[in-house]
Amino acid sequence: MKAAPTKITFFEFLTPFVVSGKKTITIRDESECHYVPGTHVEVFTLETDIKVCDIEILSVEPLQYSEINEFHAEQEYLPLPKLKEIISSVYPGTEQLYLISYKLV
Ligand SMILES: CC(=O)Nc1ccn([C@@H]2O[C@H](CO)[C@@H](O)[C@H]2O)c(=O)n1
Repeated sequence: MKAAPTKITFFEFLTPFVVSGKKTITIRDESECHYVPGTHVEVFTLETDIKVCDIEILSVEPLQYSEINEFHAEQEYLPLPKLKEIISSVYPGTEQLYLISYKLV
């Protein structure tokens, strides 16, 4: 069995929202769905690989791209059109995504 991942990266412009507790979910593809609830994960900026905080994974659940709604946008601390734009540019053509929720530790 593979060990649970202990690192996650976010676009640098989003990390202040993670650190301040305003952003409490992230939506990723299958390659990043192996985080384990209850484990602690280190958060780094994607562009500069700087550690910003630690989070505890609360849940990981499948989510279709077409199901993404205002409720998710609120928890992402992003306007819904912006959220969908970012996701479709990072994961073009991917319908099957995963909703990862977390809290600061
Ligand atoms: C390597 C890699 O894929 N990095 C990613 C992927 C996604 N995201 C953000 O997560 C939320 C849902 O996708 C949105 O807020 C995205 O901007 C991110 O910060 N960094």
